[in-house]
Amino acid sequence: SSTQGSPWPMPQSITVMPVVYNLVGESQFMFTASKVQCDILDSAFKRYLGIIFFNKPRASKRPRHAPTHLRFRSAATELRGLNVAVEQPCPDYPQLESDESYSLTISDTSASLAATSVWGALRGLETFSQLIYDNEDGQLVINKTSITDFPRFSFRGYLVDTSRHFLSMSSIFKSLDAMAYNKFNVFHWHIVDDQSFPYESKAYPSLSRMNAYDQNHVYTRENVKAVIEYARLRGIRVMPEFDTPGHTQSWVSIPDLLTPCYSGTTPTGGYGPINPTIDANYDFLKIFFKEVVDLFPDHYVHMGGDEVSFSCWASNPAITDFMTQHQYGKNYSMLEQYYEQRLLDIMADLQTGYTVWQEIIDNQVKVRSDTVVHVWKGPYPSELANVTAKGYKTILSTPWYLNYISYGDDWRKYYVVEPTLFNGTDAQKKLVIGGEVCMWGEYVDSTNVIQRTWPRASAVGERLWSSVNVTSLDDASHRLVEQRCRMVKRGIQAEPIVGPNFCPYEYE
Ligand SMILES: CC(=O)N[C@H]1NC[C@H](CO)[C@H](O)[C@@H]1O
Repeated sequence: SSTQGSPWPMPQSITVMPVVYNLVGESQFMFTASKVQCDILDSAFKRYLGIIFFNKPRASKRPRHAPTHLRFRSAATELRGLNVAVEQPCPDYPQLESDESYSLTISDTSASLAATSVWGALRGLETFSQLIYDNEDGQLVINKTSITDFPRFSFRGYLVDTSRHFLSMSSIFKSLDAMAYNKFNVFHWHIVDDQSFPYESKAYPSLSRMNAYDQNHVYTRENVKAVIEYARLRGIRVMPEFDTPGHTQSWVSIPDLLTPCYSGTTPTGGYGPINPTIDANYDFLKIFFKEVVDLFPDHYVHMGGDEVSFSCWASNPAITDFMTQHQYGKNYSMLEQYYEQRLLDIMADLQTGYTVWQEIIDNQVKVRSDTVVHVWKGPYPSELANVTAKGYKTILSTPWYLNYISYGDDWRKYYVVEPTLFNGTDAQKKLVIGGEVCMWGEYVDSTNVIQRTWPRASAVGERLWSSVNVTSLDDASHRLVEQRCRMVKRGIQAEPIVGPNFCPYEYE
């Protein structure tokens, strides 16, 4: 079909010629690194050999029809390999500023991929693997092609929530594979929340021992390191989120950390957000987040800050005294600001960047200038204008809460979002560094996280990578069917979009 071998997301510039080359067999095909070499590139070569030459039996059991016409088979040029030239030495980890650009040329004299950094080489290898398709005879082929490519946005994220429901390690690895196939580059791990605390803290083992669902539903330090390494090899950053002061019911094993709620002068037995009036709590947070910063190599930690309910704070007599002493009156946003400033000062002392949900800015909390603000609620054009007017780097999630499901091809509404469509200067629009798909876990666990995310999230992947001019839903729909079947063939249970369509290779 016309879209065979067309890459997703659409490269910035691509020219495909009507000249087809056959690929030599797996035992002969060679990836070669002509400049910088490193473990990231070596493991990518192995991985993509497996992806390119992995052939499941085609769905149809029927014998293949002989070609309707004897194909004139010129002595087709055979593609024997791909040379990869990376300029810069491989860094240990990807970061926000990483260069992901690359150029790819497939011609009858050579096939070469050039990139400044290994991260660009990874993006180019994914594109290269997508150019390859098999013709009726099952022969792997690729067209004469030249591509120059780079991402429009540098932050292309995907959030999973392992607290509302636990996600198995294999579903996390599969999610990272699917991200790489769609050029996402930030895995936002919303690892704990009210419902459970599956993160194993060395300094405070009571947290997971008391509040993981059970001891099988825990991410040990080894598990966390395995996720970080798996992501690194695919050029994906892992940004952990420890959301406070709200969304902390599962932190209850730390004495006096949470606010005891009262009814009149009687404690109800329930707890509210972290109690900002107890100094020892900041000692805890300092030790806890030092451990986090040491374990997660990314410069940014997501500090949360969303949905802080004031009612429990307002019911607590000690907090009422604190408010009086500090002349806050009944303005609990001031108490939230007091907490956030002390927390973010701890992070600043750890030389760590931080991302916060938009309420921190909405509530006028003073934060570092390099804070990344995460817009997730309310009308987003006005919120983007408001946050970027204050000079903060900003990521957009509001229209991309894919955990909300509905009947129909909702990928289309995700696809047409334009993140820079708001009233602001060019400088403000440049502060929108990208966006993030959210897959919250209230109704999601290992059984459905893949199907519910893909290929709907692929629509966001193209919006965040491709040129602003790539907007045709009709063109995208054909290519998305192919991208979805590509994922199915690679073992990702991506659900179908409305037909008529089918995948040459069924999942099972
Ligand atoms: C920032 C944010 O989104 N906070 C909460 N909002 C609703 C979500 C489900 O759609 C989750 O419950 C999430 O914890």
